[in-house]
Amino acid sequence: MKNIYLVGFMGSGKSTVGKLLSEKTGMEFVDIDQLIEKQEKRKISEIFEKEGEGYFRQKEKEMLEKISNKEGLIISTGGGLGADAENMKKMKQSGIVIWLDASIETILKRTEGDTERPLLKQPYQQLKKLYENRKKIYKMADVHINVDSKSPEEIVQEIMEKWKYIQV
Ligand SMILES: Nc1ncnc2c1ncn2[C@@H]1O[C@H](COP(=O)(O)OP(=O)(O)OP(=O)(O)O)[C@@H](O)[C@H]1O
Ligand SMILES: O=C(O)C1=C[C@@H](O)[C@@H](O)[C@H](O)C1
Ligand SMILES: [Mg+2]
Repeated sequence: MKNIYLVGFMGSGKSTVGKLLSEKTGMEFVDIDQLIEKQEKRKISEIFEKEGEGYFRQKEKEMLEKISNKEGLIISTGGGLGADAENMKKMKQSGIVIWLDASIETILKRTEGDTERPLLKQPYQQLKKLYENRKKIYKMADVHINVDSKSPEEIVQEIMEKWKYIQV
């Protein structure tokens, strides 16, 4: 069975939906952010602070390389991983990529008060630009789900409906 990759902007619900989808399907769940934190024995915020973003992006690529050699996993990615064309190609080759598409308003609401995501610290206009640029790559996903005003349960339901039509 192919892997299922969840991509989308920070706060779109990849980790939340991934866990729930795993419970419903019985497929094993992994979260690339968590795997990197475990490997590095420190939080992503600390990795960004001490090593810089470039180092983290390299760790993401290495982790994706390892994971893409496995099968039948539900994989929640970090917000930036799915916005890289090379990563997108690797994911599409080794599985089905599902884009959780949330509006910037939804993103801001869900991440309000967050201190763990370093890229949320930038001014709104810059964040919006990042959001618009990333969408160009997220759009290459195999499946598109609009997640605004939907509960995690409804989103999982919708994924499982579309599941019938995708080659898993
Ligand atoms: N469908 C939803 N409706 C309401 N709140 C949600 C929904 N999905 C996720 N959330 C909440 O939004 C926040 C961000 O969700 P989550 O951590 O799953 O996002 P993410 O896409 O994994 O983010 P990141 O890219 O930073 O890893 C959490 O507080 C979560 O409980
Ligand atoms: O959108 C991003 O670039 C990020 C999202 C998070 O999942 C983490 O991977 C990290 O905070 C970077
Ligand atoms: Mg996450």
